[in-house]
Amino acid sequence: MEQKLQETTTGRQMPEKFCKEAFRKYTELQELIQNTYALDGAAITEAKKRWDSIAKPIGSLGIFEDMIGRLAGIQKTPDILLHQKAMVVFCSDNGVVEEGVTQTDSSVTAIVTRNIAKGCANINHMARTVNAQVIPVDMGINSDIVESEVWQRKVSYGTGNIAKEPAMTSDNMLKALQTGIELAGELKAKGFHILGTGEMGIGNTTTSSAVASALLHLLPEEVTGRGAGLSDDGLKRKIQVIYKALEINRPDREDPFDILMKLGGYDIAGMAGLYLGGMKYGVPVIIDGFISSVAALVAKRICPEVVDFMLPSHKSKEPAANLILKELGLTPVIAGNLALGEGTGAVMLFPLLDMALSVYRSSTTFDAIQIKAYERFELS
Ligand SMILES: Cc1cc2ncn([C@H]3O[C@H](COP(=O)(O)O)[C@@H](O)[C@H]3O)c2cc1C
Ligand SMILES: O=C(O)c1cccnc1
Repeated sequence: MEQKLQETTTGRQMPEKFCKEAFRKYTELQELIQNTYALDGAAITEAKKRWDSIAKPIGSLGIFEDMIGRLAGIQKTPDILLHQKAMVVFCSDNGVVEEGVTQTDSSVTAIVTRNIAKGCANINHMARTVNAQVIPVDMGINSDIVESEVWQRKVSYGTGNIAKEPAMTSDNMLKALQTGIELAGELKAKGFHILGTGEMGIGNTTTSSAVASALLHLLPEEVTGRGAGLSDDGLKRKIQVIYKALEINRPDREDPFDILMKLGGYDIAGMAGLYLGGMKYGVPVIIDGFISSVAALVAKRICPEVVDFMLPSHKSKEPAANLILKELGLTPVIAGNLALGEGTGAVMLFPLLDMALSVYRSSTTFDAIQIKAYERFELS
């Protein structure tokens, strides 16, 4: 099932089949893949100068100084704005749940999505403390969600059971990816300065582990954890199901589209699209936990430079969390052993960024307080 790859105008390799009719319908995605994107180097230099003028040891806010610099590069200005924040929670069902890989059944996806709409899920409580808006998006819940607070972007009623068939058709995979890209554009137009990713989809640690196994060429047992909670027997069954999914679907391990289509979910595809859209529209996107970082890796395999437009937040409790972040080349700042999802780790980065930004914006510079530094060393 090896696919032929075709060169795009940027020299990026794209599977031949996606250069044909099916792909051409998705003009935003097509356009994105054919362009290249870069951070604004002048804005980053200006941000670094600003950090170095502040009365503190040079580089002493560590990774946060880099993050603020990166935000300047993404927003293309050293005058970074972060006050309009949104958590985009991609909600979708996964056919693989029928294999007994989860602690609860699929109905919990819709229940929690409705709670997010009502403002009473875990993510809402946390987001409220930092004034971030929570936007639940129905990407593929297997029932109708009528609450008006939920953005309707349903691709289909759930995905196929990956232990028996591909998760989705190539058309639906492309639709879900493009939906994420479009959401980044819509949210930027609504005035949001920064986005965080979240997801709600019972069974999505199984799909994420399957995608991670294929992308990283690792055995299922190396990338599979207990998700929302599984016994030892449950974990063994989950690993066997992922073996079966890889065997049945035989994804082309060099082709992120093929892996996403056969083993992923609409939540993973939507998040991958949001990262790509963040790059296209110049909006920073925060990665949440394992599921969200697997989506980030899919996006990276589609467009490597997308990583410059993402910010890591935490290292999840799932066993492959670190491996994925390493592969992305990103260092998480929160080591909380979280295993919740919904974007609950990503939202924690908002107040940390606000604090760093308050120092960055302060007028307490070396000049202002008349400190004469004999030597200015960068902390190493
Ligand atoms: C009540 C409840 C609320 C949740 N909120 C997020 N998740 C998290 O758990 C799910 C992934 O774990 P698994 O693959 O084991 O199903 C996702 O929906 C994730 O967001 C939840 C899970 C449950 C049970
Ligand atoms: O790290 C995650 O994304 C995660 C882990 C367990 C359950 N839900 C999400």
